[in-house]
Amino acid sequence: MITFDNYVPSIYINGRWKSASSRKKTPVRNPATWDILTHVSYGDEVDTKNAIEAAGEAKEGWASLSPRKRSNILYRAYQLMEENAERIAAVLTMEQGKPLREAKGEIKSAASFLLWYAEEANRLYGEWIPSSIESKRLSVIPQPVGVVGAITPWNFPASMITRKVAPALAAGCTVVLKPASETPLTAIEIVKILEKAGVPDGVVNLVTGNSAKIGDALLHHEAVRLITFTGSTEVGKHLMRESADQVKKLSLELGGHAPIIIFADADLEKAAEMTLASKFRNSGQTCICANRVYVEDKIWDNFKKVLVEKVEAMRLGDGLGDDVDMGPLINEGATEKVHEQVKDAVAKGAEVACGGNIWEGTDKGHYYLPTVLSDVRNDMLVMKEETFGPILPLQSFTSEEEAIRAANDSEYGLAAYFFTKNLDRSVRVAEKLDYGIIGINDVFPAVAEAPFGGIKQSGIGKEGGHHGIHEYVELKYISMGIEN
Ligand SMILES: NC(=O)C1=CN([C@@H]2O[C@H](COP(=O)(O)OP(=O)(O)OC[C@H]3O[C@@H](n4cnc5c(N)ncnc54)[C@H](OP(=O)(O)O)[C@@H]3O)[C@@H](O)[C@H]2O)C=CC1
Ligand SMILES: O=C(O)[C@H](O)CS(=O)(=O)O
Repeated sequence: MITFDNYVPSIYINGRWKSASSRKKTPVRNPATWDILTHVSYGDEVDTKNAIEAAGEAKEGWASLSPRKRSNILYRAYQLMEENAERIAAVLTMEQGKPLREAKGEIKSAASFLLWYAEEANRLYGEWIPSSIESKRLSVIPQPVGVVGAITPWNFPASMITRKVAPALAAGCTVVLKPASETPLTAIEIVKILEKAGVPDGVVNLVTGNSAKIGDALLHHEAVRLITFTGSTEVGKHLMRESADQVKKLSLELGGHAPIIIFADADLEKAAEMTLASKFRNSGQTCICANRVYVEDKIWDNFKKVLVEKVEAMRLGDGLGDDVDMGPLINEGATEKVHEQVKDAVAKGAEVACGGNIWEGTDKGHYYLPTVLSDVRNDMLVMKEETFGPILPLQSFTSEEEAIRAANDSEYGLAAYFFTKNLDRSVRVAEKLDYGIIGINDVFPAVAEAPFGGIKQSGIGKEGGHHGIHEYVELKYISMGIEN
């Protein structure tokens, strides 16, 4: 069992751990029990300005290191994360709530981004362009954007950090990181690993606290040239608006509302199992989880029966417990929002096939029963607004065209999935779905080696793959006149 002192300094600037300049502190709670785990520093614009200045001073030295030297430090960080995975996973579960098994999986995923960008650091190539003019030589060199402001959410408090910090460091940038208020302890663990791996003072800085004040300081300081953000579309739009003043680069991973289409020729058992896994991972608090299921009418009764039986067998509890399939939601507001969507759907005629209420199995923490709704209509909130909770609405369809039209009827465009064994259909449907990420007979697309990101109101830019490092560089074109 991991215990914490009553207060943990959580601001890290220029290689030193410190308290907020205001001396303010804020509690960190365990969502499974709502008990206070510890208190951390509650920073603001003063701390952020100091962090940005430290990052600015460290920028030249870090960028001038050979990529191999930056790569070695990232690789050491990868090794340290693997060696400390058990501890970090337990800390993550204690402050975020997901079952320990999922937390361990997240740490492996987080470590894989450190490994992948340790490798990519050595492959950030430029270009030599054949000139149409004999007296010229043309080249393009990638250069780091400089100081990066990184803002991350609470639902994947480890992998959302390394998905940004790893490519930033690989490209030669320096970072000011602001994690979510609910999950600062995981961020502290990751920054301590980077410190131990040999990241020089000022290259990575951590500021916890008042998100609006920290955010505004990042948005309005000239030295910050890129804001990379993962979180809600609402906050993403705020950052877009405020970044315009200084024309900052943006990388935005925002909300989603993923459809899953189950065709009659699918492997029914596998489709039901994966639909459940996608929906109820992290209690449904993921941006790429299934938010609505479209089932071909020929298999409607059978699929619904198989799915509901599996959902009803799920075990809820504290994520540190054994044999827990689903933990709590992040806070009371989350359960209230989820319950509002269920009440709205039922009021408009939906049937609750299972779940449909707050879990009464405990009087501590905030849990919601895994819920399946049927007879849903498109005017229900659950079919339009991101749920970010364990609610799964089912709707039937007759034709492939009808399913694609329904699936595309969303302002979001992050991830979409479908199950079929038909190869021709796989190509047709994948090409017609308006989403940045498509899963065919697969609902776990996020890997370090592939570009993750949405279109429409789900964001801008990619994280992961060789594409992901390009968010952190500027391409400089050099035109050189020569005497032939
Ligand atoms: N596309 C993707 O990959 C992902 C998208 N998401 C989306 O994020 C949402 C859930 O995460 P959640 O944390 O609630 O999202 P929020 O957008 O509320 O918060 C995300 C981060 O932004 C910070 N923040 C909030 N307001 C401001 C502000 N005015 N200026 C600067 N920073 C700010 C938060 O700080 P604080 O905690 O202090 O409020 C937090 O660190 C869902 O919509 C989900 O879809 C989540 C994960 C991945
Ligand atoms: O949903 C999220 O917040 C994460 O992006 C999910 S995943 O990419 O880690 O699977």
